[in-house]
Amino acid sequence: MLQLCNFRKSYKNHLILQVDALDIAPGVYWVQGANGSGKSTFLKALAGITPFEGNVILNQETDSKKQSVAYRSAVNFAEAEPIFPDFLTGIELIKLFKSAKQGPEKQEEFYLETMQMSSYVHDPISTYSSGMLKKLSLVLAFIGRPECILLDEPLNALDADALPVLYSWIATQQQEQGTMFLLSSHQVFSQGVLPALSVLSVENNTVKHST
Ligand SMILES: Nc1ncnc2c1ncn2[C@@H]1O[C@H](COP(=O)(O)OP(=O)(O)OP(=O)(O)O)[C@@H](O)[C@H]1O
Repeated sequence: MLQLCNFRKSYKNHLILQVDALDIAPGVYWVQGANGSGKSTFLKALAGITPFEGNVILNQETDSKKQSVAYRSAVNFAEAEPIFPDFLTGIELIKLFKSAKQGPEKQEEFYLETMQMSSYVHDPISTYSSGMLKKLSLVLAFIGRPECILLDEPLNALDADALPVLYSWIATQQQEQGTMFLLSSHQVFSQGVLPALSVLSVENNTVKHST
């Protein structure tokens, strides 16, 4: 569960989002909103990588500011357009994340196999296409023992074979680990494989549950 209290995010003096109080119960959420409404800003704030006023609390105990290390090891984030150090190989980056996030041994093997990344994961990231980069960012978002996974435009750049694989990762993680997901997307998610989606709307400089 995520709880926001007196949340405000501005860039310079320009208010982007204000949320006085919002509880996001465990589940899978589709974060919807027009271009420029603040979806990415919202996810980056929840990920703890952009500053904001107010508090975000995970599972009623971990404050993103007061317990930032614990919070950031429990909340994983994949950016819409990932940028990584391109002199590293994919597997080096995965091992770095796994060590920082204390992921189980060989955790990455399932993800690399199912997303068919084994043929290039030992190559430098500088050689990756945008879809290969996107897949790497998605694997990284599942590494560790996340209690919450935030995926910004996860469908962008993925080929048709990769979509059901990603959906099955989300469904399995949610069902077996109880991990909550916030997914922002302009594209429609296929129903059937994913668990039931609730909607969070980002509009008029705020975020609320959509009925
Ligand atoms: N680093 C920044 N500095 C200043 N303004 C920013 C910055 N990042 C985003 N903004 C502004 O914040 C607002 C929300 O941007 P954000 O990227 O969160 O929107 P979004 O809903 O994710 O948009 P899109 O659907 O186009 O990806 C926009 O007006 C944008 O110009």
